[in-house]
Amino acid sequence: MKTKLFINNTWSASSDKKSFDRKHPVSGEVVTQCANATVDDAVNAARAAQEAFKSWKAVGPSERRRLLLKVADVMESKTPEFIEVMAKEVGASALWAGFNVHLSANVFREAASLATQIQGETIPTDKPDTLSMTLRQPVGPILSIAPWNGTAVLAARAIAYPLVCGNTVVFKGSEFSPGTHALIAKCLQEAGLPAGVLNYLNSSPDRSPDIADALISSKEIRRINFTGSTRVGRIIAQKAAQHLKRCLLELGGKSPLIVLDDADIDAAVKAAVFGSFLFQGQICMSTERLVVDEKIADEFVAKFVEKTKKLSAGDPCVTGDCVIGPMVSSNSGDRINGLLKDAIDKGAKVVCGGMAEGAVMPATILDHVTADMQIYDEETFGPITVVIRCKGEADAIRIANDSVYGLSSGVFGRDVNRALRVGMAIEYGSVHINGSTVQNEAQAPYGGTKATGYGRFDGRAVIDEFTELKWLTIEPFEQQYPF
Ligand SMILES: NC(=O)c1ccc[n+]([C@@H]2O[C@H](COP(=O)([O-])OP(=O)(O)OC[C@H]3O[C@@H](n4cnc5c(N)ncnc54)[C@H](O)[C@@H]3O)[C@@H](O)[C@H]2O)c1
Ligand SMILES: O=S(=O)(O)c1ccc(CO)cc1
Repeated sequence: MKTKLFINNTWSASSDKKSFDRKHPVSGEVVTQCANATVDDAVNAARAAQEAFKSWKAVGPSERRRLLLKVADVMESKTPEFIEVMAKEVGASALWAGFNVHLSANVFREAASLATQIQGETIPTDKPDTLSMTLRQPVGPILSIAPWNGTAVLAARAIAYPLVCGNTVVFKGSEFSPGTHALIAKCLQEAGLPAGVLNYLNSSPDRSPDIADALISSKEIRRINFTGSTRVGRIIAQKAAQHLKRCLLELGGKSPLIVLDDADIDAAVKAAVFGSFLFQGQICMSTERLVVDEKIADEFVAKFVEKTKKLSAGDPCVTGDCVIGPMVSSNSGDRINGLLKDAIDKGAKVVCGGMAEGAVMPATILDHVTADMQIYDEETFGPITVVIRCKGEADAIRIANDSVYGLSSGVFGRDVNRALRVGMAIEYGSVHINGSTVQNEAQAPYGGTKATGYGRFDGRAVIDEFTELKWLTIEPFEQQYPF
């Protein structure tokens, strides 16, 4: 597959005609040849977004809603194409890819529904004969940067919410999924979005820092949203701060599932298997820590291992559908093997699975993990999870909070009041009582605390993220001033 840049409604090669390849993580075959954007291309994209903003900001809510609803329909109609390209580029199972398209269509529909909800309020004023109110106005061109893992949905949310608020977008896709991200831009084009309202760029990793610099420092780009690693998020936040531009950061996670001593163990095991291994654990809200009360830990671990061993593994491009496909790259395997070795050396026990070979790794469970091991709080982002045994409720809370991250979490316990108490005490952006850490609904706010970043996607929170709040008064000509 060959993909181009999409700027001002035109698909084109990069200004220096260079491209880069995305290769299949296991076979090494070239899957996508992608136009490699230059700084000049980025500047052109920002200018196109600025030009388009002049008219898009004035488009009425009904028309914005109609267009976003159309995007949702177009995306759904292309589900087979998404499944094919996501399998090749990121090793996604049909389940993960299909779920992504479903979530993406929901994001566009939810965004569409917000079109008429971008409202201000009237404010009581001490001034006679005066009307005091607030308005929410579009901000301007937004830079949206997305990763490869929730390939469709994370791009969808980075595009749909800024657009419904009347902004235009420069979308910088991931070098791991250029074909999937281009397909999203095609959906918006096919739905009939005006020229320049969405612009799509991709680049090889060596070019990304300069492109990000050029865009963040440009006078056109007004706000930034970034979904990706905490390492790169920190760089983006620093650049944004230098130019005093607000950013929304959705970064790494180490989501805990707490299993209290009165938990329904079978239910907790189902949530643990799903949350740990869907898409090879490469989901920011993947269950990376099982904090299990020592009284029930042996029974929980035995059942968890038994169910995990039954997961089908393979390459969705070769074997048809399977739950555990390859990771995004062989680097992931090397990194996780290092964490695994460190933990084993310090006393952890592999109770299921084992080392990765390149990008291929079996579903792996590591028991008896303790705070001195790197894997205790380092994001693995692969098909491996750890069991940390705790001594009661207070210890579970302490361990869950002993993390630099704060994205998603779950608490299993039959005494719902106690589980709620635990849920209220842990510092995460979302807590699911008797549910998996992996959950997302477009109508609920999504984001984290601490090194997971700040700001929220989804729900009504996006209205604040992507609008300027203005105080407006209408006053009588005749007024008393002190001098
Ligand atoms: N909190 C969330 O909602 C959420 C969702 C999905 C993934 N994530 C996190 O994302 C990470 C995995 O994604 P990834 O490997 O693609 O992350 P990444 O940080 O390497 O890349 C994310 C994006 O940033 C771009 N990028 C990389 N270096 C850059 C630079 N110097 N300047 C500008 N752009 C740059 C990439 O091309 C990509 O588009 C994990 O840590 C995961 O937890 C978070
Ligand atoms: O599975 S992920 O790609 O990490 C993911 C993250 C966030 C959301 C919420 O929009 C959906 C999927």
